[in-house]
Amino acid sequence: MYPLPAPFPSKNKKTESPAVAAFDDPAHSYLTRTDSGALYGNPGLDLLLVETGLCRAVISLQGAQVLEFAASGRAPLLWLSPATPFAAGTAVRGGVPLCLPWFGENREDPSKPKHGLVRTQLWELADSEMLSDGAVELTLRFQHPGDELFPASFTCTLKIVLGKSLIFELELTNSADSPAEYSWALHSYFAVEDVNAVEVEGLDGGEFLDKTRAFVRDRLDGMQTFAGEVDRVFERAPAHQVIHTPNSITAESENCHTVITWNPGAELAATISDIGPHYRGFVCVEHGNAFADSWRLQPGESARARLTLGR
Ligand SMILES: O=P(O)(O)OC[C@H]1O[C@@H](O)[C@H](O)[C@@H](O)[C@@H]1O
Repeated sequence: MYPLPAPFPSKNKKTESPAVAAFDDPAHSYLTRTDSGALYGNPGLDLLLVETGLCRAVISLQGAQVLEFAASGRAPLLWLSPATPFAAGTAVRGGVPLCLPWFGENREDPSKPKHGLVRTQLWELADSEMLSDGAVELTLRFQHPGDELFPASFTCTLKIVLGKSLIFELELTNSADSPAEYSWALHSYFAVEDVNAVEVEGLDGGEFLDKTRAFVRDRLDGMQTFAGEVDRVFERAPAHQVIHTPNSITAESENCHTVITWNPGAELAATISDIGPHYRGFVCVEHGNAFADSWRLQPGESARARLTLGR
């Protein structure tokens, strides 16, 4: 495992109060509790709406999943499926789901849900505050007690900083009394004009595992492009990528060593009910630690990572 960075420094806090007050206190007028019925005409999930001079964002308490983010005067950063059902317990297609404590298929038991368990669980809003630069920081927390799906108990805290850019700070603590392995990814669905014209810079020369070819190991020369289905896992990947599309997108990570590039392409998308013909409108460039980069944590040990996304 890679050496852990120090805990992320706390920023200058302008206002701070318990999250429960956030919805009544005029000092927290930037934060509104709403639901998927009000915003998308499809009830089922509790949502948070953040509106400031810097940005507008929608966050689902299920999965601590950012569904929408747009910095003021900028194009929306994320793609959200127009066909996602917003049903409790069902993964929402789009935004930035967090896949954890395992990424992709569970390698010990493929009958377990894909991409772990936290994306379909309700998280707690532990804190909300406005920072001195006008960004809003939400702290969301999830505690897993340990069960048949994943025996080790763990605590997961995701700070989401909503300003000119979108920042995630993840802290994961193994609260079990034995070591446990965790793999995870922030599975960003970026809004693009046409996936067939997208080029991802920052993976040139990298080795990848190709999921479309039984995980054969290959090497990328040049930009990552998306002509048809692409499903690749880059281990030990660089920390910086640029997604070239009109209004290009940048991703900068700290202690995220795995990058996954995914788009199903027309044929596979036609078999996925909440994608279908909409596959052209997004590209997934996911950041986390999976496969060889997975985190093995001792009892009581914590690991941290950060991801900054913007246009
Ligand atoms: O449909 P899901 O479970 O959200 O997964 C979507 C895709 O997520 C990607 O991260 C995987 O590499 C793909 O293999 C997978 O199909």
